[in-house]
Amino acid sequence: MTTTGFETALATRPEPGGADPGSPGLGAWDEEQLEARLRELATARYHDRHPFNRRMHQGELSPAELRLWVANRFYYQCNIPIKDAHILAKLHLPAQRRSWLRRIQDHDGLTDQDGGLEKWLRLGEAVGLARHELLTHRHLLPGVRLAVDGYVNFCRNNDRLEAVASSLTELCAPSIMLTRLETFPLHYPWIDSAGLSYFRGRVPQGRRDGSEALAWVKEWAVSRDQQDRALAALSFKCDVLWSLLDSVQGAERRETP
Ligand SMILES: O=C(O)c1cc(C(=O)O)c2c(n1)C(=O)C(=O)c1cc(C(=O)O)[nH]c1-2
Repeated sequence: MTTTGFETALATRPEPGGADPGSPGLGAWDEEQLEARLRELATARYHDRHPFNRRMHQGELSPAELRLWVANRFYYQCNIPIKDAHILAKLHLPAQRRSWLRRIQDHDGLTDQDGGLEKWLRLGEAVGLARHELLTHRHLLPGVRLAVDGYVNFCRNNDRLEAVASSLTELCAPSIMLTRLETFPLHYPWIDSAGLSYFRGRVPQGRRDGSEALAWVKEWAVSRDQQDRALAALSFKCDVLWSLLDSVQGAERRETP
């Protein structure tokens, strides 16, 4: 990428409350150590270990349980582009904004027919949920709403480092998508495989997004305080994903769509 004077000036502008770039201070890790800690945290706390996801991947969910998950995850899907718009507004460089804008387009599409939200609606239809059931959020559980709104507000209220670091669960997302692509046809053959296209699309998108966010976090988190804040943001996001599944798991015994 050719760097313009404009970009250089903006890139070197310190973040409010942040350390000057290039002055790590005492106790700071180098980039390799920071990456290792971020990956270790993401792997240890990721929601692929949640009992609901384990049961999903082992083929133990009933159609009603799968429908409840799909309906509730739609609220997460709808809010991802909104939290990404908050992050977009915190980025100083045109190249960074161009890049982050792609994430919004991945979910919203360039037309009504080609985005992730549309693909999730098709997943809904494949498991037996009408579009209007998802679009009206009629099956949304209160705990899922709180977890997802918490994620959006976290990205709205914190700086670009914490907001971008909270997306780093995506380092683990491609692998969970591959697990679903492998296990759904085996355990849930009643789901039309065309309905799984959301998962297919997220494998390359998640790899690209995860490595981009990781590179930025390593560049921005220079001091130990910044590095600790990046880790805390990632930990918070692991809690968001975990709480979402806690709610779905807790509710399924009481009520299903
Ligand atoms: O199904 C999943 O397990 C899963 C996990 C995650 C994640 O790890 O954050 C995301 C997604 N899916 C996903 O589809 C998605 O678009 C997405 C965006 C983000 C993010 O934080 O910006 N995470 C995720």
